[in-house]
Amino acid sequence: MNFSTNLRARNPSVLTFNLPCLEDKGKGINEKEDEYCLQVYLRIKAGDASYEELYEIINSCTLISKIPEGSYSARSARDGLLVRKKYNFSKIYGPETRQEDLFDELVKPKLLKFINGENCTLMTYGVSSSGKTYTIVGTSREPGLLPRSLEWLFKTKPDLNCKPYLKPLSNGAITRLSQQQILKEIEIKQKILNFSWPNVDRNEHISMYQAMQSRLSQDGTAGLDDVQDLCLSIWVSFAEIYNEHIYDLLQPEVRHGTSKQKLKLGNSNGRTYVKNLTCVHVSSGLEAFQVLQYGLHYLNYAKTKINDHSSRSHSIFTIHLIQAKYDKQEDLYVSDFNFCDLAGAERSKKTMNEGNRLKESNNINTSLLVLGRCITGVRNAQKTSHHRLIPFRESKLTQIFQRALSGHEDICMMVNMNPCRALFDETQHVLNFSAIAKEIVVNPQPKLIEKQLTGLPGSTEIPEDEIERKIYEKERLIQELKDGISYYITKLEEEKENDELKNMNMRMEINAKYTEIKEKINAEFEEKYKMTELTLKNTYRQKLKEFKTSLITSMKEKDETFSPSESSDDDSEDDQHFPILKLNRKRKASVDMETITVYSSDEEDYINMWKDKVQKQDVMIVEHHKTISALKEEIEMIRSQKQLRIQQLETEVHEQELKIENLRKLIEDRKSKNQPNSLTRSTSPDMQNFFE
Ligand SMILES: Nc1ncnc2c1ncn2[C@@H]1O[C@H](COP(=O)(O)OP(=O)(O)OP(=O)(O)O)[C@@H](O)[C@H]1O
Repeated sequence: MNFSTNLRARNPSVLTFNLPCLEDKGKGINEKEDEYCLQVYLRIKAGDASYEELYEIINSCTLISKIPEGSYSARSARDGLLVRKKYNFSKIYGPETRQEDLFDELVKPKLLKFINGENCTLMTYGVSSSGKTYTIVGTSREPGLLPRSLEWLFKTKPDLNCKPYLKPLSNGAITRLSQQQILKEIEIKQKILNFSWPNVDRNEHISMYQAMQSRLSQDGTAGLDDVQDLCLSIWVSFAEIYNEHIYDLLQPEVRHGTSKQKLKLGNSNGRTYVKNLTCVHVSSGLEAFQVLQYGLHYLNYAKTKINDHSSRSHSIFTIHLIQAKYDKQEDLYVSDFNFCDLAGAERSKKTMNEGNRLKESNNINTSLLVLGRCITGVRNAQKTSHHRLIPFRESKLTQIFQRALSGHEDICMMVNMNPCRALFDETQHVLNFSAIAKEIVVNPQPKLIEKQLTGLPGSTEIPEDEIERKIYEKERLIQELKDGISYYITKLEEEKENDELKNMNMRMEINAKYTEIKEKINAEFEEKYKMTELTLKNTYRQKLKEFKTSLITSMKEKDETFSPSESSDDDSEDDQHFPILKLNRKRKASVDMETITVYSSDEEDYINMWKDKVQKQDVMIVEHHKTISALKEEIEMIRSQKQLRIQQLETEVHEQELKIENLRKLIEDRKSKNQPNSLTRSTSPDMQNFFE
């Protein structure tokens, strides 16, 4: 049976062919030198008082952990005697270590390698809340290794091209950009640099970086005389592995209601890369830092029981450096520096995670477990030189770092340790992992890997990756447009519904207002009508009065003029003598009376109505008077009858009193005559009267 053919069928795992091993270097495993082993550093975060009871740093490279009773590690020890464990590191950095110490000792030498064309990776590993993100990103007061690296790089070679002529492709190739493409790249960068979120002050990042810049101004830069004839170009990318899916953290914000695009992995010349990952050209440390902050904004963080701001994903920030000779631009070199901040291992019991947090937790632990298995696999394969199956393809993380973890690229691991008692067992697990990682043998790369320039003007061959990228961009654009259309359709429908509702409400409001106003006007009109009616009546009455008075006056005057006598009805002597005068006067009087009648007919009716009422009331009053006097008479009569009766009764009372008096006298008499006291009816006639 052909062993290797059989195993190849097990893709996606990878065989340990061509893994560097110590035998290749002519050294036995026991005499291995540190320079050939994967560099594993330990950084201890300041802990509580129990720190020294649990751990002891013997020298700059050795740590002893004293397993406390009752811990899981003590219970799981087979012989029950295990109380101390020794761990070796490339170097141990205690709680007092400053960020700049780490940078100087650890990162600067790597940056030099990077400038010399080597791919480098710095990976932080540790329990949740042990300081991984603090080490890589840091804080505004204590910038981490990444912002320091950016600043150092740009300070070292400040005359970097401001325009991106050459672009690294994710498969490791380089392409020359057309003028149009250059403008597009600048536009992408500007979008990111000018992006703003609510509650985030972009200027804060700028001033934070500037403050760091001035603090770092004392730092020396590398004397890169041998690269003076090189044209450098720096690009950055930022990817996230969340729940075993890869996302682009530099993609502009996805439209409302659409999910983030999941990226796939590709493979080219034995290198695994993330397909279609955005790569942004940066021309200063500040720009690169702003791009980093942009990506960090989209990174998945959450509050857990042990960390208020816990990374829920693995993040990979990569600096891509392209170098071309000024005089011979076809000779190109590209190198990548990966800063990989792993999510923290955590136990659900401690974090009390549920729902999404638990799912994230399980995915984090699974990928870290695969990482551990790969490292053990590589270590074992190197020790025995046997071809073994290493499960790189079981997680996205190990797939991406397969080359580095297999010892083909420079990789250093920063193990972060939180020395508190509560996290002892998890920390023990991390330390065991680092002990294995430390044994991996690395194979230094040849410096300055020459790259083929693809997509050169005039070249008929269009690189496969470029075509794929273009297709991907078009597909994404189409998807975005489709999403946009459906978003606006939904919005329009929502708005239409809202408008209808608003219209209905407005109509109801208007109706209510209309009714209110109508009632008000009616009421006002009613009142005014009454007032006018009253005023008119009064005025009319007054005028009528005045007219009557003037009429009577004028009639009197006429009477006086035409008739010397007082009487108007009786025929005077003049009338007898002047019948014409009498006739005229009568006619005149009748005309005036007609006028009065015409003017006052309504009023007369009105007055007559009241007169009627008054007359009726007068009648009623008279009747009432009559009734009252009848009642009075009746009362008088009853009263006199009663008085009579009282008199009769008084007479009767008086008579009875006399009788009693007589009886008493009789009793007194009998007593005085000693007669028996017998007061019976039958025996005494006086008594008989008394009872009757
Ligand atoms: N060496 C240190 N000095 C001062 N503060 C530190 C140090 N290391 C970590 N911290 C602080 O501890 C807290 C947790 O650190 P950090 O978020 O970096 O942990 P982490 O390992 O990245 O956690 P997770 O895996 O949950 O994301 C932060 O407030 C950080 O500022």
